[in-house]
Amino acid sequence: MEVLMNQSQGRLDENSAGEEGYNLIRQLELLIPAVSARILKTSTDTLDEVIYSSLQEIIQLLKLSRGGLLEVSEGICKVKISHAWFDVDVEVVPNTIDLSQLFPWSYRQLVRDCTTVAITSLDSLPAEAATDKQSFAQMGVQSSLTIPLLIGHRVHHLIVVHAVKQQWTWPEPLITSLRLLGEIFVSALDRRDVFRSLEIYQARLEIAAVSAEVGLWELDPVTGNIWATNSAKVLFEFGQDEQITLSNLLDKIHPDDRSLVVETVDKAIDADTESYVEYRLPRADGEIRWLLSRGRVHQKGATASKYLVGVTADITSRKQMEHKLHEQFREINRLRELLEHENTLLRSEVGLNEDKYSFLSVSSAMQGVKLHIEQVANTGSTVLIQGETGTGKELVAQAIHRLSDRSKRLMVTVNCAALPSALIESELFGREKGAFTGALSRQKGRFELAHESTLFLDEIAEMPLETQAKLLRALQNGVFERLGSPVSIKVDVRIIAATNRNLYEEVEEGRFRRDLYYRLNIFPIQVPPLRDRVEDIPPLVWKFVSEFGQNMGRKISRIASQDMARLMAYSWPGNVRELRNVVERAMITSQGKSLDLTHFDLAPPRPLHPSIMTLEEVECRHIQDAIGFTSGKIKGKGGAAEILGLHPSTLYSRMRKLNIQCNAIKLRGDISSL
Ligand SMILES: Nc1ncnc2c1ncn2[C@@H]1O[C@H](COP(=O)(O)OP(=O)(O)OP(=O)(O)O)[C@@H](O)[C@H]1O
Repeated sequence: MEVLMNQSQGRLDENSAGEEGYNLIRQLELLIPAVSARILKTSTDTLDEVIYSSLQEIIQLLKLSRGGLLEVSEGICKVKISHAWFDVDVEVVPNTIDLSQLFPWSYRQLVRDCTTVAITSLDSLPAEAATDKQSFAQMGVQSSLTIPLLIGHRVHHLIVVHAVKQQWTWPEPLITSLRLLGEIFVSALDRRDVFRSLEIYQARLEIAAVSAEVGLWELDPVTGNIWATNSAKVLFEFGQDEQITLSNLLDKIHPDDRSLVVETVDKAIDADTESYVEYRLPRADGEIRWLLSRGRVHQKGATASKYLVGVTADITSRKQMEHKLHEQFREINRLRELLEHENTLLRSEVGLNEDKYSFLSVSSAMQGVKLHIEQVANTGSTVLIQGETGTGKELVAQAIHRLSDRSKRLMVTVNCAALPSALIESELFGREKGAFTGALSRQKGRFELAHESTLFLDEIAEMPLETQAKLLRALQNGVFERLGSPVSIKVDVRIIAATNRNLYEEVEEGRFRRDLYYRLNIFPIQVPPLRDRVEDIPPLVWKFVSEFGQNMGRKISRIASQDMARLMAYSWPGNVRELRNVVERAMITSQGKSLDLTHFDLAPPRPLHPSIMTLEEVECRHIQDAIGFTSGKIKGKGGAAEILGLHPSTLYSRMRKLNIQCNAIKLRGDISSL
């Protein structure tokens, strides 16, 4: 840096001033370590005072009138007086000076060229410094020394001293010492700026951390010391004045999570990766808080050791929410499984229901059944349907349900014979999870599923006695408990029971509870066997032919009259179900448009009931069988009258008396003869 020196005149010139000047310069040099020590010792708050008093000391030592530090901002021509000292009788200068306006020549030397401007006499200033000269003169300056103080390549401050009362010369050692002192001031001011910026930065971080409800920390893995913000200390359950170390922090962490935390820290430091760990921290009051710490490895300088810097947040409510969600998901899954199970049950009911055909009957015997169905349907009363197997008891139950005000909901069926006795109770009343070995989930029983609907208990005679007791209670009080649960469940269920056994005999034999029998037998319906309603056979046969024809893509339009007669004459121990099966088999084997029944060995009518019938019943059955055998032909050769050895008119009158309506006969067109 070039120093502009005007001609020497002042006392400080060592050559001209001799010993006194030399001593002053020596004293100034000695002041450097003293000022330096003072500044090192001072805090950021008292730095200004120290600079001010040091300036005063320097100016007074040199017996000058005025001096100070001017702050130069980048790109701005105005300079600000940051620290100044004025002798009592010297004019004070304003706080900010537009250097480029008042001292354009000096400004160029100082700020642009970074050159010291030392003026001993204003007259020595060059012509281009006319404005500067004028400004100096206005301020009463006789001699002036201005030294640019740089940080990096930029002029940061200027240190200025003025001689007002007389002219001064500025020897090089003085300039050097003054520059050194100025640099001490400026570097202290710069350090303070950096420190204050850091403080502001830290405060901003702290505010951000507090508003994000996180704590900041820094772990020194070598010493284990942890620097932490106040909010981090709160999270870690430490007092504000307590020193946190990794070891005393680990002591506070839940024992089960300690190794995870240590592993995470070690891994992050070793691999220079980010760390993420969730762990529990039991509080003094016993409450367990969940914390999440996320860190990043940071190295202070290329060779310095690594630090883990990070944030910690309290995630207890998130964890609680997760736990709740997890529980809810489990509950949803459980309910979904339950629903699927219930759906399967209901679908199987629907499936069964869809397989049912419309209730078909033309016989007088079934008219009574229909009447009973109509009577009882809307009452909600318990119905007991009895009849041989395959007579259509389930269809009767369906019809009752369909005609009742419960028809909006599906009828639920339990086949007591199809379920193992060990399971029937849980199927009926449901079970709690773990009610018995293998009960892996909670399950609703069919009683609950049939709420506000109808529960059809098929094959009720097969129900185990223990279950009968529970059923009786459910029927009487409308309440029951799931297996394994003490909680009573109340439902509104209409019961329809069916059996192909003689339930009264079962009671007599001690296989069925008498009290339950009477509770079920409120409205009994007896479905007659098919052999007692032969008139139903032809329409049923045609119905099944059409049904199977559609399914198999076959069209049968003819059934030989003798085949139909054989069907009507057969005793049908399996009733309608058996008839249906026979038709199905015949459909499969038939060629062409005729239903071929020649291969079927339909045995002649035989009594099925071991019970003794009345004479009238025997006579009725015998006449029906004969009519069936002749395919409805009454009179003439091969007619029923001839077979029975009766005059046709006698047969007709017997038929009227016994109320034998022969629809099969109608089908054959013999009605006119009746
Ligand atoms: N009147 C009818 N019209 C049409 N199909 C009938 C009729 N009666 C019974 N069926 C048919 O006969 C078969 C047996 O009927 P259902 O199951 O109702 O008899 P069930 O008396 O309940 O038999 P089980 O005592 O063996 O339970 C079914 O395929 C049914 O569709």
